[in-house]
Amino acid sequence: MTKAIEADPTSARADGRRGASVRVDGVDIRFGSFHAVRDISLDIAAGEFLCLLGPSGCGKSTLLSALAGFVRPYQGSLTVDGSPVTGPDPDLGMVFQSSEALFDWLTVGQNVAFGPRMRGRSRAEQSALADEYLGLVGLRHCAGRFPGQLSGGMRQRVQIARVLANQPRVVLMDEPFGALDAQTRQVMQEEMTRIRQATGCTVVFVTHDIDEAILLADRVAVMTAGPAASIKAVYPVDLPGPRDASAPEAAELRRALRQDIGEEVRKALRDQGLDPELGTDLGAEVGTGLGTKLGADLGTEEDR
Ligand SMILES: Nc1ncnc2c1ncn2[C@@H]1O[C@H](COP(=O)(O)OP(=O)(O)OP(=O)(O)O)[C@@H](O)[C@H]1O
Repeated sequence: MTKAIEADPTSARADGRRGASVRVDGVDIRFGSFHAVRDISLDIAAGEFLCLLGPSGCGKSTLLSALAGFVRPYQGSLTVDGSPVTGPDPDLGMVFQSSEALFDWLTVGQNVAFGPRMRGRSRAEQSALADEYLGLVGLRHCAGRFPGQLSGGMRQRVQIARVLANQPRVVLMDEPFGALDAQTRQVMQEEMTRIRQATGCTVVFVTHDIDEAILLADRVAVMTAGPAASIKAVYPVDLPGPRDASAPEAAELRRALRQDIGEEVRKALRDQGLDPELGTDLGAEVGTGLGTKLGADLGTEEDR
């Protein structure tokens, strides 16, 4: 059951910074002879929150990695405020599903101050930034602890604070709450809305969870099954806050997303020579991960 999110009344881009616009134009990505994504074009406005949904293995992370400058497109262009993405850049912050990216031998405060330190900021600035962003994720009191002394949800918050301390204009999030238990995930979703509003960053957020996309996104882009995955549809999420993905106003969008994803999961299953009916209630057990969380989201035939 999804809980409503309370919008932060003091939101309005508190630190005065703005996100950057992102343009994905005719992007093709290949790994050797494998064609991962094909002809993807997306215009993401400055400060927008775009969720990428799609069957497991379709290429969501690949597209995100290209946006982060980790993967170079075979064809097409990626630009941020009109400048081409040529490699990793502190303006493009990446949050991964696993918080293993944290440095276990550094304290939480040192982890968050790491980016500013690498960029030559003074000790006072490092500490002010760590304090500010740990405060934003509600972990100022944990600055002196080590990551191993925190829960999974707290570590994920530290990861978010560490990315935000670089003051990126675009935050790329690859299933950041996917490894968390349902309750922590819900809290993190609420936090995310507040953090996004406080920073004004543009966010591109990969998820398997339709309800999560409805709760968080300004728009949801659905990808087709791979290989050579493309964009199947883009939906605006025109719902008032506080949002509740199970509310009647969200029903039509939820149904459309489930139908789109269902079609793509079943197509992927067929392409693998598996029974497409597995994509209904057995999706969660599909060994290839085609269903995973989507399997649960797809529900039964009666739901559709
Ligand atoms: N470095 C690589 N070399 C070869 N193939 C790759 C590489 N990275 C990804 N792929 C392939 O590209 C396709 C897309 O992978 P990707 O991880 O982007 O999918 P995804 O939609 O993010 O999956 P999931 O939802 O399961 O995380 C997959 O078939 C994957 O095996």
